[in-house]
Amino acid sequence: MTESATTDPVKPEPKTNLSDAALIAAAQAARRHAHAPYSKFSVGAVIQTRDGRFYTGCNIENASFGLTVCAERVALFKALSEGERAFRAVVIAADAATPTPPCGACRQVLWEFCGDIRIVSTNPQGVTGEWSLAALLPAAFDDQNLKPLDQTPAQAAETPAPQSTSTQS
Ligand SMILES: O=c1ccn([C@H]2C[C@H](O)[C@@H](CO)O2)c(=O)[nH]1
Ligand SMILES: [Zn+2]
Repeated sequence: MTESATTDPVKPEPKTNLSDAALIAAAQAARRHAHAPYSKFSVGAVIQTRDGRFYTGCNIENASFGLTVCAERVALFKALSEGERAFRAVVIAADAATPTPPCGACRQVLWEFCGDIRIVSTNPQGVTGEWSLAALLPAAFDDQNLKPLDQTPAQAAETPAPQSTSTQS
């Protein structure tokens, strides 16, 4: 059977035309679930899919500090694990004087799956910031950088066919 949005029992129903205000409210609600006893900096996030679904996340810290996962990656990984691959926006809610941008690790992971996505961030006072991910992560490293020089399309076209060689001497 072909898997579709309507037959998948775990996928939420799409909610199209959600306003920024509604996404911000969802991010603020997700923030309340943060596990941040070490930093005391609770963060909530929402990732919106192109077809109008959204997935929430909060930061989840650990006594082994380096195992902490940010709210943005929790939201993204929840969406990815439901099969989502096309994203429209990320919304972040934190309590800081200026809107909190995603950390460097989250920028890199978001770039992998979202490309140049819209990022909105807000604080409880309603101060809101907005960036494109490309502005936050210039000269991004991605799969294009993993291609060796002799396998780029231009090089491949110029490369002569391999000569037949014998392994016997
Ligand atoms: O955009 C951000 C920035 C920070 N954090 C978390 C990581 C850590 O738990 C705490 C302090 O850095 O906030 C996020 O979840 N998202
Ligand atoms: Zn992060």
